[in-house]
Amino acid sequence: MAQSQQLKKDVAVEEAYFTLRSGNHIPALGLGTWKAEPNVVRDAVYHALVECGYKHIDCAHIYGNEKEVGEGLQMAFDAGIKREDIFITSKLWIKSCIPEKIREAFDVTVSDLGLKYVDLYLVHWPINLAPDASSPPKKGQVLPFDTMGVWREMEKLVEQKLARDIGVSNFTAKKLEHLLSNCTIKPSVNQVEMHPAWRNDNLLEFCKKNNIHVTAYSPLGSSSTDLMHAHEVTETAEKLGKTPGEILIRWLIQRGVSTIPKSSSKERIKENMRVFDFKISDEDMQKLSSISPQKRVNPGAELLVPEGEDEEAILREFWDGEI
Ligand SMILES: NC(=O)C1=CN([C@@H]2O[C@H](COP(=O)(O)OP(=O)(O)OC[C@H]3O[C@@H](n4cnc5c(N)ncnc54)[C@H](OP(=O)(O)O)[C@@H]3O)[C@@H](O)[C@H]2O)C=CC1
Ligand SMILES: O=C1CO[C@H](CO)[C@@H](O)[C@@H]1O
Repeated sequence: MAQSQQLKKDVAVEEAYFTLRSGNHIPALGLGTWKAEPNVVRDAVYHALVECGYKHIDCAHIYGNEKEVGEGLQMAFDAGIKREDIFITSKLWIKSCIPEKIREAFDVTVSDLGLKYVDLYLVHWPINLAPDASSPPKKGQVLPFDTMGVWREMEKLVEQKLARDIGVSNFTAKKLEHLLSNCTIKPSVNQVEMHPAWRNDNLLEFCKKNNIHVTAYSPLGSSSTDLMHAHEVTETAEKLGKTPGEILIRWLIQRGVSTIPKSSSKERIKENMRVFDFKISDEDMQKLSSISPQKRVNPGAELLVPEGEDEEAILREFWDGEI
């Protein structure tokens, strides 16, 4: 507790949260948990919340570690962290993306996390796969996605006070337009890939215009790229006396985007929080934004493209042409 109060004094608190359309606040920085081994994620969650002042943990059923995230949360509560002071996101996996399965999937997630409610529940992908679908799926295993049927069930979670906000992930502007024109409760958040090597400018502009907050996933380029070694990043880091990771996270926050870097290392979890005590100049923001080529890390191909089908055509259709 003492440590998080200390942190509040040290950082620009007004920058540490963004306001959602619901009036609730989402922390600008959270801890990602994809690929965090179950036995490691428990300590990572505890360390982030109790020792580093994180307020947001990003989870998903498909990450296979929500029980252990829940154990880390319980350890943090035992150490004095209050449930109402933190923000927990989880996501509905694609194989449960049919209306009659959603409540059951949600119940498994909150039970695994040991919570009564989540702050944000997201539709993980606008895709529906048969429960027995292989990866990549075979013909017939990619089922039509019933956007409004799924969303109506998501809205019920807000009405029943089980989710404080609902949102989507991996939605394009076209898919959001359809949702916005037919829904009762508008999505608060779209969680998408974003970093200087995939700026996602058009989607960000669309979301800002429509008051949908963007959370960036894979902010450091995920575990499979060299983004942290791009000269635009290393030169800016050197100039500002910061690490490449801090620069990449700060670049997002200055665009009005929250983010959820994943780390299982105590040092790097702490390092990734040191983003509220400096500013990147407009000139350096532009330099970072000039990285090329622009390329997604996570095309979602394995989820979408049945074996033997034209991957590029399917991806172009899915991503409104931007791949
Ligand atoms: N909605 C969606 O479809 C998706 C959501 N996500 C969410 O976003 C989160 C973040 O994205 P993710 O793809 O994991 O990738 P990130 O961009 O967060 O990169 C994570 C990698 O960077 C390393 N790392 C972390 N901090 C530093 C640092 N300061 N310096 C050097 N290396 C560092 C990590 O290793 P180490 O652990 O050893 O530090 C790990 O290998 C996910 O964990 C998940 O919660 C991700 C993908 C898709
Ligand atoms: O969040 C994500 C990480 O894990 C999933 C697969 O296992 C991805 O599909 C997804 O985008």
